[in-house]
Amino acid sequence: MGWIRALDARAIPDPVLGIKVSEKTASSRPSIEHIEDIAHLSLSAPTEPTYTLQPSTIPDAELPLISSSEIPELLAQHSGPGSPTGRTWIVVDSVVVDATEFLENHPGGEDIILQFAGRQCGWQFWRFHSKGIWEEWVKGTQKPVEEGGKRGWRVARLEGDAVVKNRFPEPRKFVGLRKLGADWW
Ligand code: HEM
Repeated sequence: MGWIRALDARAIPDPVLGIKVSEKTASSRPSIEHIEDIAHLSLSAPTEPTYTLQPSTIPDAELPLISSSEIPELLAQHSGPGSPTGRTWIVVDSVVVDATEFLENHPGGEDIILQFAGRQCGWQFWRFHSKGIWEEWVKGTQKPVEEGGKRGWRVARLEGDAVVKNRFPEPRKFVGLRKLGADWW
């Protein structure tokens, strides 16, 4: 058939690679139609997910997840005023908190939070705050801000068994119980 011969003689443009391939090479591909199907797709890298402040109605367990492979870079990017984003994230156990807009209002002062910028501060946080402070000041109140409620500062939680290690070991709480026997703890 005349039109097949004409095709043989031509180089067929490859829409994906942007090069010309002979029909022999092209015929080893699934089909020309298939190649044309994907030619319109974007081949650029997927955009980075962004993490934003979450409403107080979302339980800690249902926050957006950050994987163990993502977390080091995200913390480096959000490690205080001198970091690429200029934002201050802290990690309280497995919850990532963006303290940026709360810093200047913190009753304990902003420096103490800045010391933990981009870092784990689980046990240190619980030394100074009760669960009630978590609910009201970190999660935020159910009452909307416009009606005098408090907004929350959580952005995400660590996925699965991902961990951000604390740089400081937690001192034992029950100092003095040693006399009860070494098996006590
Ligand atoms: C966004 C995160 C945080 C929030 C929302 C927050 C909130 C608060 C609140 C509401 C108080 C007053 C508590 C009271 O009067 O009983 C407080 C005090 C305090 N916070 Fe935080 N805090 C945060 C992070 C931190 C961190 C990371 C540390 C460092 C370990 C810290 C250390 C303190 C200290 C030392 C006080 C003063 C305690 C006192 O006067 O007895 N806070 N914080």
